[in-house]
Amino acid sequence: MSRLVVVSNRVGDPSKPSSGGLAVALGDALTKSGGLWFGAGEVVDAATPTDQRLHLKPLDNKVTLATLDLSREDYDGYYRGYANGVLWPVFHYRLDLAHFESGHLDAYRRVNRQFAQALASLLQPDDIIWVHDYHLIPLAAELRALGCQQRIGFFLHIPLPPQLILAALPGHDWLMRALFAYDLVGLQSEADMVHLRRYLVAEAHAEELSEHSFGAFNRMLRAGAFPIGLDVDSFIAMAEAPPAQETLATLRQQYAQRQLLVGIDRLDYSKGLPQRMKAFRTLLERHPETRQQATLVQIAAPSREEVEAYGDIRRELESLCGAINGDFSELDWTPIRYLHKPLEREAVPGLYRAAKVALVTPLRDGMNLVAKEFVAAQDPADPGVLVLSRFAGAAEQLTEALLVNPYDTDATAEAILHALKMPLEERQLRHQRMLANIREHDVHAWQRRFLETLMDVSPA
Ligand SMILES: O=P(O)(O)OC[C@H]1O[C@H](O[C@H]2O[C@H](CO)[C@@H](O)[C@H](O)[C@H]2O)[C@H](O)[C@@H](O)[C@@H]1O
Ligand SMILES: O=c1ccn([C@@H]2O[C@H](COP(=O)(O)OP(=O)(O)O)[C@@H](O)[C@H]2O)c(=O)[nH]1
Repeated sequence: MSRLVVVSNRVGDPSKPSSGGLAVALGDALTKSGGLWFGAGEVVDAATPTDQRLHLKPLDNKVTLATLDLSREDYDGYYRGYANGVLWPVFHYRLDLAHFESGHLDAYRRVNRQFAQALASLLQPDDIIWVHDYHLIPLAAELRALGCQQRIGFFLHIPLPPQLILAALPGHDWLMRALFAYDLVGLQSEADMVHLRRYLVAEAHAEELSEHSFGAFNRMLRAGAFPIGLDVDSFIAMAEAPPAQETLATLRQQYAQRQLLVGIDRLDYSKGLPQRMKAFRTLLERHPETRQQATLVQIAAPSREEVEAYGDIRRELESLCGAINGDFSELDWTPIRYLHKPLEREAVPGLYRAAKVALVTPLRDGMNLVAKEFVAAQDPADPGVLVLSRFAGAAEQLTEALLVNPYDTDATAEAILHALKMPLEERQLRHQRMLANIREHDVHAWQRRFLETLMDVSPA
């Protein structure tokens, strides 16, 4: 049987709280199948010889972790400068936040080449290679240039923006052409697939060979929507384990007289946190009966703090939370408990379960696993309600959530009120349907579907 080689920028311990959804999902997926997981290692001195930068470490008996150390200059240019200073904002429709600098693009190309060189030395002829996310779009082209003929698939965890937004990215033609070195490209949602199709036909002049295959540059590209899921059983097991149960017991005791709402996000401008706070403020203003009752626990895990836009969003969020607490708090009640630190993974399900309502309101999000985790963590007999942005990839599957437009403050406030007042029967029905959906489309089904489709494609 072929070995699975997964490549992603972030690798490692999926139990680390701030890892984000990608590392969590890949950790879960790889634990079942076994294989090699390759990604970025430490930042080291530029003088460190290449042969001392690659490290191999068995994670458990089935997964080996391979990491490549990078110099400070390369890592900054590639991760902070290009991946998170250009691709992340553009792909989340935020051209206004993108800082284009040619040096960063050079570092992005250099690091992708270094990754390819180090990875090529570890590959076996019948490996199946699965590359993840925007940090590594040109990796297959670099591997092909080194003569690698293995099947290579690519999965984009973030949204793919509409044609004209993508076309505003300097060098978009080079970047998108690099996708043709893959045998299969996976996206999170059908909406992303519509954008890809339109881009390929209009900008790359690709021939649409079928709904999911495109011809251009003398190659054929297959692409499709493969929405990522959870390891539902292990998440439920984590919800029942002592750390989550202890968190649940503490929160239940503390909030016995209140209605708890929860938000758990990386502190990222794509997550719509200021808009969420404005909607919560509107709720308190317009519906005084919610005062002294509704309490929002907002975890905002520090993320990519070396990127300027992340500092700005922190200041904006903290000013909004401070003003709401200043205006509405009473001696015995504070409306928002804002935590600027990650919550350890084992405690996360306890917080979800203690909450009556989850606010998952990104302005744009590839998937958003928090939405799915909240559903998985609920007690089916008395489940909480999910208020979900229609602009999260997860909204294509979780149609029984209360779907909102996060830019519409008033409507979001009304949806929160609806969630707080929803009768038990309606909560149960909505939860039942969403749980069935996330069970059917779990992380294992995601991995299976993607890899089976990749195996069906004739290799390069
Ligand atoms: O690695 P970081 O820079 O700390 O960021 C964490 C991850 O954020 C992004 O996650 C995306 O993938 C999730 C799983 O598919 C998805 O649910 C979410 O909507 C995406 O934003 C990023 O794409 C990852 O590469 C990062 O590791
Ligand atoms: O303080 C935190 C914040 C987030 N997470 C986890 O990080 C992941 C976030 O993934 P999501 O897809 O929602 O968004 P991303 O951060 O990847 O954009 C989820 O598994 C969360 O439970 C966590 O464990 N602790």
